[in-house]
Amino acid sequence: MDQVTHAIQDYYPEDFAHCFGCGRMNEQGHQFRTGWDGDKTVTIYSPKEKHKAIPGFVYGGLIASLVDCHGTGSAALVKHRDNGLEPEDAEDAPRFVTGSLAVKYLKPTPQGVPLRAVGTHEKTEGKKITIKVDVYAEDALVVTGEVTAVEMPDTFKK
Ligand SMILES: CCCCCCCC(=O)SCCNC(=O)CCNC(=O)[C@H](O)C(C)(C)COP(=O)(O)OP(=O)(O)OC[C@H]1O[C@@H](n2cnc3c(N)ncnc32)[C@H](O)[C@@H]1OP(=O)(O)O
Repeated sequence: MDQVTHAIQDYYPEDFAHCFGCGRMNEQGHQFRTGWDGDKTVTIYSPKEKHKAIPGFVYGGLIASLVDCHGTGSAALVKHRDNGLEPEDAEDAPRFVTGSLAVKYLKPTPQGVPLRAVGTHEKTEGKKITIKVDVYAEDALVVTGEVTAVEMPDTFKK
């Protein structure tokens, strides 16, 4: 799988499509897109030259953003599938925000190759969904993370 076909972010209502990480309407943002790959979730992103920490290596904050939005997007996919729906089945996708985010940097992440964030649904507890995230640069596991995503409360609506 080289790219995500049906991304959950393609189905967030416009008011919720401006996230710097994953908002499809934020032209300045990363526009991460997250979809299913079997029972795993996947986001593929190629860091730009400007996303460097040290020449040749990717900035860790960018990777944390990838883990973050991959986690919230994955939680939305899980909730949707629990309701019997795939992203393309409905105009309005569930929405989650980050409750907590943990990132562990195992190896320097090389620039110039696509990154693949792979998510595993760990547990659902009420409004909370926890996703384990593994980030690969080609075949190398470079970062692991965990996101606890919480269903977006009404306080996020303006
Ligand atoms: C759709 C496009 C959006 C894309 C988003 C991309 C990712 C983001 O950048 S989101 C922005 C960053 N995140 C935020 O700003 C979130 C700020 N925090 C909040 O709004 C709230 O604290 C929020 C929503 C996490 C929880 O609020 P609320 O629902 O009122 O809490 P509450 O009802 O007390 O708790 C719900 C459950 O979540 C748990 N919980 C609350 N906060 C956390 C947390 N930080 N970590 C883990 N669990 C938590 C509670 O323990 C509770 O669990 P249980 O149901 O088992 O008792």
